[in-house]
Amino acid sequence: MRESDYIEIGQLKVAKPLASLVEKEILPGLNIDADQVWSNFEKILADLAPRNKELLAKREKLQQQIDDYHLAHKGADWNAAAYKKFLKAIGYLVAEGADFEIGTQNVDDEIAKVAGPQLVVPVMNARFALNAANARWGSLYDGLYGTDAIATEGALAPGKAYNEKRGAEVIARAAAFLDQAIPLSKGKHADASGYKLDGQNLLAIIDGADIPLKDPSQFLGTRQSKAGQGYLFANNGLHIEVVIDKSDPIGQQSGAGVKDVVLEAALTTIQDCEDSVAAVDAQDKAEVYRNWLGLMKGDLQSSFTKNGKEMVRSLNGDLSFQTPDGDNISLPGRSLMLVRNVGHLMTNNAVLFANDEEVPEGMLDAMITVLCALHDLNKESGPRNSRAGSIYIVKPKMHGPEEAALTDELFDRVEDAYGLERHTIKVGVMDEERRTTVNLKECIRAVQNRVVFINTGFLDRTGDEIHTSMQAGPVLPKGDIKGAKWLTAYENWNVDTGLETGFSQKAQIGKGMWAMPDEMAKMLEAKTDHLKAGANCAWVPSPTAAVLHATHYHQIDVFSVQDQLKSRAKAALDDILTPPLLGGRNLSADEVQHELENNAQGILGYVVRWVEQGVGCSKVPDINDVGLMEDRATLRISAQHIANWLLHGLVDEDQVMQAMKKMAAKVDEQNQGDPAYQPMADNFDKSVAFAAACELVFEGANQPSGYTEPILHRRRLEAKANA
Ligand SMILES: CC(=O)SCCNC(=O)CCNC(=O)[C@H](O)C(C)(C)COP(=O)(O)OP(=O)(O)OC[C@H]1O[C@@H](n2cnc3c(N)ncnc32)[C@H](O)[C@@H]1OP(=O)(O)O
Ligand SMILES: O=CC(=O)O
Ligand SMILES: [Mg+2]
Repeated sequence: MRESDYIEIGQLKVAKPLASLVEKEILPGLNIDADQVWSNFEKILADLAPRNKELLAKREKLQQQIDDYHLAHKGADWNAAAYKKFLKAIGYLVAEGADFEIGTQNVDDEIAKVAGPQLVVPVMNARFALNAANARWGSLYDGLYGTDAIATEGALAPGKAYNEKRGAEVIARAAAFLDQAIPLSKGKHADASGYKLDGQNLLAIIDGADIPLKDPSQFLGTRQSKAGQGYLFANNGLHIEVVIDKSDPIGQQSGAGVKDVVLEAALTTIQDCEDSVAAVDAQDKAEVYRNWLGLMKGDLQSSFTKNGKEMVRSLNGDLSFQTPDGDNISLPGRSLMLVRNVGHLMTNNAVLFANDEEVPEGMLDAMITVLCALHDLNKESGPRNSRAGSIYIVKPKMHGPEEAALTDELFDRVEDAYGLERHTIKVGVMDEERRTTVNLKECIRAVQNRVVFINTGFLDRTGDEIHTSMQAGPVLPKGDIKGAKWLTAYENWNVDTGLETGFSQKAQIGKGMWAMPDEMAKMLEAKTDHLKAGANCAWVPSPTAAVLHATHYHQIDVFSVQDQLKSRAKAALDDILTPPLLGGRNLSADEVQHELENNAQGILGYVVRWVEQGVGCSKVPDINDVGLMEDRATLRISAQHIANWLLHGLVDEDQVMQAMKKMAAKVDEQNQGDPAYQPMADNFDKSVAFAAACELVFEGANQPSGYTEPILHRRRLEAKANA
């Protein structure tokens, strides 16, 4: 950026789009002036930016020591005891202190007391971000009808017009769900010819008999809405609305006239400024912050055309029901929102400090996303994000307790800057770097009075697993890395540590993303495992996935699972520390080529949209044509994987380049319908996207912790400049 793109405020240079956003859009309505923001930020930077740098240098130093260790032990049998001793000696593994329990206060029930799906969404995309905020409630009928949760072939195939057979299957499945979540004392919901109120009780009418619920207290109230007559129930703290309309064509398909079963779905949503977002400069950052501001003020809107229709999307209001006694029940219409800031690594030219250095982007995120959230904190009427008066920030990619302590101090300082009570800002800790996993208890201690979640971000964690042990040998194929013992041990260790430090009913123990957005049948089958493993929330990629995943929390009472897990033996650190190496296993040339091409396809399919169109999260078909959610973390895995096989000679540079070129042609084909797309295959020398993808692979072993963002950011800036 040029000198003229900034305005000087004290010792800072603030890019004009950001300075204007703060002054003209964020600050009005807050009792804070721009000088308070920037002068405090200047002091925070002076005190904390040098520490940030030192900690990044420490990452590099430790990685170098680990690389040297593996090089010195090349060919030797794996010696877990010696390795652990070494990690302690270099300060990678720190000593565990005395037992403690977290002391976080003022946490909303959606986080502490009720278990449910957690949706993640790129906040830079207002249309999606609004949709996510509104995904607190979703139609089970739509979730079943519109996905492969019900067979998509044969008689039940959706087809172009409404398929009554599919509809009947949806209605039967939803009724079976009600039998499980709110069972009748006798008979089945599917056999009900109607529902009626009798005093405090909701009765189903079956064969002329009045049948109460098995547990009548599950019925809470009613409402009359545009959709029909709503009956409200609760199970495991989650709400269900059964909507009756016997005049509706869908309602007429069931005896009781059930037009829909609406579930409380995305209980919480992470509005993401990080891995699902491509924000590389002041303009982009302003866009990100503006959307978050709109969510916190409650006035964000997005206009778009869908199926030929102009639409305006805004935030839903609260829902209102009446108890049989006539009292009002108000339920949030919006998901409780957290905001994921970026980690400690990247800098951004949206603000320059000291000798025109770019500011640490995570510090800017903390300063501005909290400022935006003050609008919610100060609200005196209307829907609020946090009724408990907290601001929720998710902090990704921290390496170990010192980095967690830096976050804690940064949040202290931001609180002081804005006159907030200590620990108003809460933190969700992504357990997604190996040094955080193995020192998790000490990481939690560092943020013990503000921590509201620990989440196994297994995607970044897999990337870090490969990078940390880069020199130890070639890793297993990607699919098998998931099956290796480190991963189960890491997942269990996270739960064990959370329970040990008192998370149950105080904070979330979260599990990772379902990365196959179209494979809902598989998700319905597999994602109960997260609850059985003790997680009181798990990530989903879309509102529809949130609705379907919500059914799992009706099947399993996670808090009693957690009670049972408290007494098991803690997962083994030695297992976590065992790298997922090929060892003596030989792969055929075909297996190697298949793995290489699959990785290359994923990398190119994602990177081309990131670099040239600024799309941070995409669905990209893998080599078997399964659409995968790709973000920077999945990119990190694929790039590190090829880099690892290159380093250890399983593939050579020519072979990798050929695979990249072959897959670039395939990705071009896949994107043929996109008018904004610029093909790579006839343009290898000039395509910035192709160059970025190659750089990620060929320079992958040298990237800090194997991260993709330094290359992505640089190449995106280049593509923007070219455009
Ligand atoms: C490792 C990690 O860090 S994981 C965390 C980061 N990942 C994420 O945030 C995933 C976010 N998800 C997404 O971006 C998308 O679901 C994708 C890219 C994975 C798949 O997208 P597609 O299936 O191609 O969605 P598509 O573009 O067809 O949109 C379908 C509809 O779903 C909605 N939608 C899709 N994902 C989301 C979401 N996460 N939140 C809200 N709405 C969503 C869109 O708004 C759209 O509805 P609309 O037309 O009414 O606005
Ligand atoms: O952020 C999530 C992850 O899996 O990485
Ligand atoms: Mg991650």
